[in-house]
Amino acid sequence: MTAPLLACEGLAAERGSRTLFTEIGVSLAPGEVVRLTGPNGSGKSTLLRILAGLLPPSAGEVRRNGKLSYLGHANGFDAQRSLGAEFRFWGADLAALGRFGLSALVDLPMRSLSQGQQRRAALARLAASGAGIWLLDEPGAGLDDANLSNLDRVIADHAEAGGAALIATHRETRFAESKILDLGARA
Ligand SMILES: Nc1ncnc2c1ncn2[C@@H]1O[C@H](COP(=O)(O)OP(=O)(O)OP(=O)(O)O)[C@@H](O)[C@H]1O
Repeated sequence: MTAPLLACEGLAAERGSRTLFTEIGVSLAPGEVVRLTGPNGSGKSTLLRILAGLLPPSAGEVRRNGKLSYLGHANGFDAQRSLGAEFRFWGADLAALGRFGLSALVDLPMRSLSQGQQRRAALARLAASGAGIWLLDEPGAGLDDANLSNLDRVIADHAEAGGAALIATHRETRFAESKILDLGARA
């Protein structure tokens, strides 16, 4: 059996004095896309941050096998730098901009890009990261229908190429998900 790119077991998280979840176990094999669902406040972002290594769990452990890219609600760009300079800063190949229809904007400062264009730039940077594991928090926020379809194709291609992804989203998606992890169903 192929080793998972990411696996966790017995994960628990507390925020303030509240237990958000306990006993979470999930594993992502190459080619697997898992959708993370649950109502507002159920802990989706918290779980993604724990899996990315940005927050410690209150119990359990995470095993990562290979490079990981995390995309949260914030895109993490410097507003003053141009799109091209940001890509060079992150070591991302400018060619990835083409897939998201952004090539013509390469010399513009990030602050002059629309919200949707900035999200597309973050997704282009993700696609150029070469990471096998993608942890995505509402990646389609602010995208129009055409760009949502493009995003779903990019995710499907990532899985096809042997990557894995865990994606928190409230919307219906068109990529082939192998399972759903529902934090709401556990409450
Ligand atoms: N830094 C923090 N300190 C204390 N509590 C926090 C902190 N960050 C989040 N929380 C709380 O943890 C709970 C889970 O938040 P989280 O953002 O993980 O939920 P979510 O499922 O991603 O929600 P949404 O669907 O609204 O994005 C919420 O009740 C939130 O108020």
